[in-house]
Amino acid sequence: MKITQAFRFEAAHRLPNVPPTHRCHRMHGHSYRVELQLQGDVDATTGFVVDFFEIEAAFGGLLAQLDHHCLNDIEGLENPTAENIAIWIWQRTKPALPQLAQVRVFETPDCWAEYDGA
Ligand SMILES: Nc1nc2c(c(=O)[nH]1)N=C([C@H](O)[C@H](O)COP(=O)(O)OP(=O)(O)OP(=O)(O)O)CN2
Ligand SMILES: [Zn+2]
Repeated sequence: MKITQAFRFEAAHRLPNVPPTHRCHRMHGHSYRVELQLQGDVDATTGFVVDFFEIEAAFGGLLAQLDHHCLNDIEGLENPTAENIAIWIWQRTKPALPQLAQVRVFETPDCWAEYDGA
């Protein structure tokens, strides 16, 4: 069984490694959406794979680090592409949520990166 919980955060960023002529070289912002997908068996008693409240609690601290911040200032996010944000979230969330199967980071409704550890 797979379950997914979505979160949103607002943040500024610039992409330092694209050419200066690329518009994303300049500071700008996005309304990001993060989807955490977990996979596992449904517990016979609770009916849960993992309680959504538990996911929220596990991710809340990271969300606070991201929300209304400049992503470039965050350690490990000096080049804050959607891809790198997805990896950053995975590495910091997987230890607390071993059933984590995929992280999706949407920069816009049409553009996203997904990471499953590989
Ligand atoms: N593979 C990636 N490509 C790009 C990334 C990324 O993270 N991974 N990021 C960007 C910029 O962050 C850029 O800001 C993307 O958003 P935006 O300019 O808003 O792109 P849109 O196509 O949605 O803009 P429109 O105004 O709707 O045309 C670039 N590439
Ligand atoms: Zn951007």
